[in-house]
Amino acid sequence: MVTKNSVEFDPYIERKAFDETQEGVKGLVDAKITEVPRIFHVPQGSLTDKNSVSDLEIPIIDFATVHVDTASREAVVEKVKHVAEKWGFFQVINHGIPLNVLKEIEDGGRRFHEEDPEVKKRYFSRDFSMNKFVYNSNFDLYSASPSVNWRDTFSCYMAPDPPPPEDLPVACRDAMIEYTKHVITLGDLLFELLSEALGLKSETLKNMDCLKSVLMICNYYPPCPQPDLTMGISQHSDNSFLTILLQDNIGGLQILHQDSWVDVSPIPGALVINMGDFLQLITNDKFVSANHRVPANREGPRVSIASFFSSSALPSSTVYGPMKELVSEENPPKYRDITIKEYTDEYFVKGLDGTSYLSNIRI
Ligand SMILES: O=C(O)CCC(=O)C(=O)O
Ligand SMILES: [Fe+2]
Repeated sequence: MVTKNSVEFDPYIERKAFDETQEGVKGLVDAKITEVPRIFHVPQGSLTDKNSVSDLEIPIIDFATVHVDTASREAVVEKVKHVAEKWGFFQVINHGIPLNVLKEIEDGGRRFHEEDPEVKKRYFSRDFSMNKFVYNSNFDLYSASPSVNWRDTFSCYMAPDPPPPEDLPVACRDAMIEYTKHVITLGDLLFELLSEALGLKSETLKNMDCLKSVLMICNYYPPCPQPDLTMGISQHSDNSFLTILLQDNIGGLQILHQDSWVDVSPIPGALVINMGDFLQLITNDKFVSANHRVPANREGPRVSIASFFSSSALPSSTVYGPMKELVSEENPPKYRDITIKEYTDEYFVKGLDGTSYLSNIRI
């Protein structure tokens, strides 16, 4: 039981009541609320660091020359190595995904979230198994997360076994299928470059099934009447090997770099790439999975599409630990072995509470 403003309230009951509307944050905004309900309030003081935004920009890498010749590819690999080690994030331009494909998925994602609530409710669920299109608000609503985020989401595993097309909503069906094909092609190239950046054969990460599974999620951040009280998405690192993120032109994504928040300014046509926790784990901390967040904003709705390379829903007993090629007597393994399923189950229980689950498996 938490006491606030002298009124006792049970966050579980209020979270459940919100959940049962099945209309998400968009439902609150459509009902023209002017005050953010208290389940969304971040603990007092936790947003006071909102101003410590650095004037740095995250690196931009141009992939235009990656297939030209060996020297050009090596130059790109050098840049990828630098950002994977020092930032964990970069923006990529000339990545090969046509602009119209990006526009279609962004529009399709927005269209779904702006459908009649009765249409969306057909997809409302918290069952994240394979082959299923799921719409809800806050995957970690019933976790230990300190507050609820100002955001609705839909998600679907699009590889290796996508659902039958007729199970996807008409609003975004074709766009999801088309975008996934391109995301896998770009993911293939990224895992090759990252393997080369580790000084290993191009196929190494793919041979470890890093590319095997794609979870596509679409975040929808409605405009927020009191942005100083809540977050769009709380500070977290991603539960994936790698994430390819498409954001619209509103902006708001920030990454934690050298203890300051750095804005990831939208660049039309660019994609944001970030290393996830599993990549940090298997590279024994050589590559970093950086913390990031999206503050709430009066402006909106903001839409982002995140494609997570992560195989957590596959029944797999494969254990992941620091790669043998990357450890030595001087550089011993920093993590114990773990299955992706075990990691993900714990990530869900914990919720987005600002800490990384990696610290729990550190040796
Ligand atoms: O909306 C964004 O820009 C970031 C979303 C994100 O970090 C996530 O879905 O994991
Ligand atoms: Fe994320």
